[in-house]
Amino acid sequence: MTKLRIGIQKSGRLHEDSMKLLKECGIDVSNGVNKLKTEASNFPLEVFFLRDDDIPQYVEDAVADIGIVGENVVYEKNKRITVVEKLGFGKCRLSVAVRKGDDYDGPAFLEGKRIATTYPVLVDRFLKEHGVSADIHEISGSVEIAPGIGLAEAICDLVSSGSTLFMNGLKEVHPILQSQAVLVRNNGLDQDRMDILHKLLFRIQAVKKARNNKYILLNAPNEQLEEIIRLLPGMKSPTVLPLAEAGWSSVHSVLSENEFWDIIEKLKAAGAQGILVVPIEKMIV
Ligand SMILES: Nc1ncnc2c1ncn2[C@@H]1O[C@H](COP(=O)(O)OP(=O)(O)OP(=O)(O)O)[C@@H](O)[C@H]1O
Ligand SMILES: O=P(O)(O)OC[C@H]1O[C@H](OP(=O)(O)OP(=O)(O)O)[C@H](O)[C@@H]1O
Ligand SMILES: [Mg+2]
Repeated sequence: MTKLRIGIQKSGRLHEDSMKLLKECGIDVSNGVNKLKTEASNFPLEVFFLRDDDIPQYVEDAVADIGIVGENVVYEKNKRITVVEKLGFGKCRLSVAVRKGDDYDGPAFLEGKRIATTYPVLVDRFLKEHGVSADIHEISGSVEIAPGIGLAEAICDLVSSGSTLFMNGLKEVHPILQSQAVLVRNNGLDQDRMDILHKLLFRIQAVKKARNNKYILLNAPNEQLEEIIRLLPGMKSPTVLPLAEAGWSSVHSVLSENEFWDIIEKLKAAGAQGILVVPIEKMIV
């Protein structure tokens, strides 16, 4: 029987969220200590635990059929693979940073300077786009230390909270790429593997939608129902059920995370009471 082979990060920032996603898709993957390869017990999936930097190459070479990796790595490695789905975790940005006291006034500041980075391809593209010529110094980690030890005047590295930059006396001056974890695939998958990928994608999309939405229940006086229903999107339209107490109804609906607080405030103002918010496990539309 054909199995789809997926490459995920062995350890590091993406490992846990990648495993959690598979689990929420109902796929059982055991992750034994030092085990580099394992099989799902209830889905045609073989899992390889890899260094994240190697995943694009393995997927291009069809050593793995699909992989989970950051967009930053996908675009740096520039392999012939296809991004099929954004996964909503591992969110960060690739940014240029300089010493806290420097007067950065745009990319021209970098002219003739040394920039330490793990992302030479993306930095080179950024410099070319801005017509700047600088010396890219490629290092494989601890990039933020470079200005402090006289290795470079600027760096380009991943940032999320900014605390690593802060702790090293640096400031972020120019984001060059927004990134999150994505699912990538080999460009020449056969039909059997495509079919398994589509099954997996169907589950991933249901998990993603559920994560982005909440189920809400509230009580409303009937005279306010019309206004309250107007505020609620719902999957089709809100469910309205009569309460035992005359003149009141229970209203059920689904709200997306981004508009959630905004709508809750309006619902309260419109007379909604006893608002309950419940996480959704899977959402299939
Ligand atoms: N601070 C951060 N916040 C959110 N996501 C991040 C952060 N840093 C990195 N990432 C994302 O997680 C990915 C893996 O980061 P990690 O630091 O674990 O990589 P690594 O040290 O290269 O690991 P490996 O040992 O697999 O080569 C990055 O490529 C990026 O997409
Ligand atoms: O803006 P922040 O929240 O401080 O995050 C940024 C840091 O996170 C990543 O490193 P990580 O901690 O994964 O360690 P690594 O250098 O071992 O990859 C990245 O390389 C930065 O150094
Ligand atoms: Mg790596």
